[in-house]
Amino acid sequence: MTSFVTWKCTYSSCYSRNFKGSSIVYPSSFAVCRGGFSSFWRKHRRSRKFFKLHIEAHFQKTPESLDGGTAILWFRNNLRLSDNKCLDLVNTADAVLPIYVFDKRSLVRNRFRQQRCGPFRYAFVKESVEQLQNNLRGLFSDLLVEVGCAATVIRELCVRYNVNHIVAPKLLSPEEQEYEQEVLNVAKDLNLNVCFVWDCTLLSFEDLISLEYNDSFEAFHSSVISKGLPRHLDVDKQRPWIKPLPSGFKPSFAIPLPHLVNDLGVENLCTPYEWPFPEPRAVFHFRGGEDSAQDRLHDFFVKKNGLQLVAKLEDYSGVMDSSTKLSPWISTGCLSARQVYWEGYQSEQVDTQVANLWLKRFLWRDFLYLLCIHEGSTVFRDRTINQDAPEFPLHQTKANTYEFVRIEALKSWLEGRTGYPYIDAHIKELKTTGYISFRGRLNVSSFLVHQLDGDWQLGAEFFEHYLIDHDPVINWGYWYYFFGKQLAEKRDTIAEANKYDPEGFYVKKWVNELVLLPPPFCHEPYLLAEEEQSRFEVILGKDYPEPVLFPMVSKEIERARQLFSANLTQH
Ligand SMILES: Cc1cc2nc3c(=O)[nH]c(=O)nc-3n(C[C@H](O)[C@H](O)[C@H](O)COP(=O)(O)OP(=O)(O)OC[C@H]3O[C@@H](n4cnc5c(N)ncnc54)[C@H](O)[C@@H]3O)c2cc1C
Repeated sequence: MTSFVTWKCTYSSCYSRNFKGSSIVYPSSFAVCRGGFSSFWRKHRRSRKFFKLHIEAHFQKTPESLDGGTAILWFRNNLRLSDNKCLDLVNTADAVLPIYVFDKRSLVRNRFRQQRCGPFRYAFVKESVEQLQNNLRGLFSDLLVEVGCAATVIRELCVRYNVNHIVAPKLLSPEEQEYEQEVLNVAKDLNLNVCFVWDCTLLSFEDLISLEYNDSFEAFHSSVISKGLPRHLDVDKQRPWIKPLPSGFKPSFAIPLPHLVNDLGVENLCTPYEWPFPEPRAVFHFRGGEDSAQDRLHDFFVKKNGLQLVAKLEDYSGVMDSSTKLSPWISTGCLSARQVYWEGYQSEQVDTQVANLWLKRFLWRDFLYLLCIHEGSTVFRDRTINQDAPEFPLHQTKANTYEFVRIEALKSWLEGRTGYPYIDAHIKELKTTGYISFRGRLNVSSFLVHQLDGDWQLGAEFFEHYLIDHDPVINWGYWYYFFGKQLAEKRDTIAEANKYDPEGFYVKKWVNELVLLPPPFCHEPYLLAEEEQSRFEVILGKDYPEPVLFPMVSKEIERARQLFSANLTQH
């Protein structure tokens, strides 16, 4: 059988393919020569027709079956057995070797000198891998877990077990594409079939790219609805099964998974919290793995009829059922988007209006994937840093006072001491637990970019390190879409804080210094007069920072004081 597909990655927004035996032949220089392809792509990138033909042709070649032989199933962000398209495909081979590779390159440092993938995410992934391994063993198979570069591991295994096919999910971030490219090179050397399967969105690849893309989520959503999508959406409900391991493979029961700190070099894992973090203030204790994912899915949608709660709670920060809290499992692929849709949208108890609103939100994922398909690696910053470059802040200079103030302001954002409790509380929650609500993410990102004049890419890198549910396409897509393209509206932090945390419970949970402050001062402590600061035991600049933004006009102080007196009379 011919090798049917090759995705090439370059640092310009492009996709190229190289079909052995295909009648459409692209000059091979497109694939190997970055400059060549980039200029070609730049010339044609405006042509939607070209783009669609190009992508569609690629996927039409995805086979339904592998026709026997031995296949490697390279698990990546699809750490589940149920409803897994890669698993369906490899089950058409005669023998299957499932593998997972911890690639240390995901731990390279970002501009904050932090590892790109942070401890929350890494520990969650490790738990998920462990559960997957146990589940595979329950099916008389196994999961070979290695540390290193996937291409090197795969090369060795292909030779040792006489492998014919490599199957893995298709990912879009530049790093992941680079890893794919390395595997493709190995496959080319050894003359193997490689298949990257699209399995990360709710809509199928064909449906997704058939939708018009023009920067507007509303237009995208309308076209989804007008086309009657998502259609033919079946979740594979049959009990998972897998073909036997290749002969000669010795199960790895006795080999423990790599240790996060000693073998993988994950930093900051135990400081200050042990994993799984016993942080009592965490809104939800996320445990990695498909079984935990299924438990939450069932608990939220079926037992709690959660979508009705979502409609009422409007994504309040720090509230467990104000949203599904499924994102870490969806991002690691412990759940497929189809399973979530099936359980949520199709749940009979839910009223259609509520379900439609929820579906609209869920479709943001697909929209951002489409954005990434169209805009390619422009969405992502080139995050490979020069290790000799000065540590962030990069351009700190006392001579330039404005720049200095700005950098101090950015630092205060990163450390959760902006003097704006609603922002500080979210940053502290994120740094302590790896999760904050969607509303929290919107507010802190808008504060960074609109109020502090910060670089959106720094924000994305910061999120990338801390988020337990980090999905490069969603995180970078969001920052790029709203701030890179300047489509986001400035958010009124104080108004949102007063609306969604009227009593200040959330901010006081994370910013303990403010525990005695009544509303509205708990959201605007800078409005306190000196003798009030002593009364409430919050001295600004000592117990809690002065605001990074500039002095309030007296009108606002007067407004807050009136609100405060009104509150006192009411109680
Ligand atoms: C700056 C920024 C960065 C973000 N980075 C990520 C990220 O790295 N990974 C991630 O999964 N989500 C990200 N989101 C989207 C969103 O904040 C989270 O998906 C959501 O808060 C997760 O909580 P939940 O599972 O309870 O979501 P729910 O509200 O219950 O939604 C269910 C699922 O729908 C999807 N979803 C919901 N809202 C969005 C959205 N706005 N965009 C895309 N998908 C959505 C998620 O998969 C989510 O799990 C980001 C949002 C912003 C503003």
